[in-house]
Amino acid sequence: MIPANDTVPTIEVQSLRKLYDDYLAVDGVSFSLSKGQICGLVGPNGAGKTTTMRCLAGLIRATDGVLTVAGCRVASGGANADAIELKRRLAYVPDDPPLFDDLSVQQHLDFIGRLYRVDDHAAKSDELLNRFDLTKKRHAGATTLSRGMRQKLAIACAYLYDPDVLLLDEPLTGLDPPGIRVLLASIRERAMAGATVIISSHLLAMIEDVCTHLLVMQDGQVDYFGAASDLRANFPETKSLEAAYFAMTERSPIVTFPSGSDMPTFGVVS
Ligand SMILES: Nc1ncnc2c1ncn2[C@@H]1O[C@H](COP(=O)(O)OP(=O)(O)OP(=O)(O)O)[C@@H](O)[C@H]1O
Repeated sequence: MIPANDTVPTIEVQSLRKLYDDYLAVDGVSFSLSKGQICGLVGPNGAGKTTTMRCLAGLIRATDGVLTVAGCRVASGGANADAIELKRRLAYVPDDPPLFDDLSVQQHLDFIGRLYRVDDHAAKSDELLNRFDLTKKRHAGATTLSRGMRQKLAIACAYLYDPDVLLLDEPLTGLDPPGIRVLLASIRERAMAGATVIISSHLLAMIEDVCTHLLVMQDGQVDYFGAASDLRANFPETKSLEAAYFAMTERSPIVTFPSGSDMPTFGVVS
């Protein structure tokens, strides 16, 4: 374990590569995020977003690279020495969350609460059920839930143990407009309380208000990583982060590396 220290980035990724057999899905991705930052992860289908998140979560093993998440080293190649601690400090919510078919909504939260030894998990569960409009489904079985409800339950389970790092893969999929509003507000609150959040989405316009940072991927590589405000500042004529993103992709984006660092920052060839 790496000692906790607020000056150390919560997520640090250096030269991540992931091969599926001989297919290079992620090719030299580097970025870092600190406490309280919310990073929108965007890019076309097949860009490598989910693969990157799954490597960060330790669900699949990176082929190469140095990954540190919430003070835990996430191994590429050999054994993952901090695997248990990583599970305690991180939550990964996939776009189609695997739930337990035999458990009700309430039983999911009870199970997670006990597994993670959450103090007062019953009260916290009630609060989360209420917040995500699931109270009336408390005793419903997981298989009877709608897609959006499954998504909300998975997010509630993730929130229950207050992870330091939240990786949300397409969390808006299936949510109704009030559900989206609640989710985005809750993400902002989590970040204000010190969590680091990565949220992948094809709908940048929907998430841009909460994003402090943006990571744009294409063909397994980083097209842009940096503060959302920096991207906006590069395109002052644009009125939104999404518009700045489109303006960037319509011009010729390049990635620059400040001297002494392999962390990409943004540069544009006019
Ligand atoms: N298990 C796997 N085996 C082989 N190739 C895979 C595997 N998983 C993903 N890939 C490939 O890796 C590339 C990146 O996939 P990934 O799911 O990370 O993209 P993504 O950016 O999340 O896409 P989307 O926006 O469609 O969800 C794609 O070309 C995909 O076909």
